[in-house]
Amino acid sequence: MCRVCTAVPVTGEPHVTIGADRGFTFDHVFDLPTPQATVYADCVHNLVEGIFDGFNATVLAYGQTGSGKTYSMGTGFETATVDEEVGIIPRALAHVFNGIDRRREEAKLEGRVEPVFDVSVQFIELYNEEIIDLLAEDRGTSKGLRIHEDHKGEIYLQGATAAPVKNAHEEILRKRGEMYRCFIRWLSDRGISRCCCLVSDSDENAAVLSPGSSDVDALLCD
Ligand SMILES: Nc1ncnc2c1ncn2[C@@H]1O[C@H](COP(=O)(O)OP(=O)(O)OP(=O)(O)O)[C@@H](O)[C@H]1O
Repeated sequence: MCRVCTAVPVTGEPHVTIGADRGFTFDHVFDLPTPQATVYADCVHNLVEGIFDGFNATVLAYGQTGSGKTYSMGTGFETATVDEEVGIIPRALAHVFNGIDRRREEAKLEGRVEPVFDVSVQFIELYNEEIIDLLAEDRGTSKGLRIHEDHKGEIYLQGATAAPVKNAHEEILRKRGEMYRCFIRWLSDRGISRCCCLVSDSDENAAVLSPGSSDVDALLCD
């Protein structure tokens, strides 16, 4: 028997109905040839800008296997060698550090106190409900990390390595990239690849940028 399984309104509204009654609204749909820069500009750029105003941000890739999560996040074994193919995580890192440089430069030109930023990254892998610290010297000992909630209701990972980074080209990110690619290969041999990158940006001179907010997190998740 033939029946309609997916329907979109002819009016062009951003809505799709799956089956008889499961409706979903969306902001954007991108076709396969859409440039990575367009995906970043439409979906991620404002989130990263927002962290400078004290907003936390999360980018979560979700979908069936082979649908392009790793490609879009830019963390796969086949990491982009050409600029057009660079994905969300490396773009976001460059964006954060360019944003820091720009704000410091603007403050200097306007005779204001230059804001100071501390940026650190964590790379966490979630596999079979186990959290693994990809930045730990000995990954074996990183097992058993626990998720906690602090008194403000914010979620944090106790004991996960947080590596301070000063720019998007730093050694730890390069090493992380190599490590990540090895790990992706190891995981894909086992039929799974899932990872998170948590960029934490805490400015010591918070009042200059955004009164009352000194710690923000960008969570980028494949
Ligand atoms: N927009 C795209 N343009 C070109 N190639 C793409 C695109 N999206 C995905 N691919 C390619 O499709 C293949 C599968 O994509 P990818 O590995 O990102 O999927 P995935 O959703 O992460 O899969 P899994 O859940 O199995 O990890 C890869 O070879 C990737 O390079």
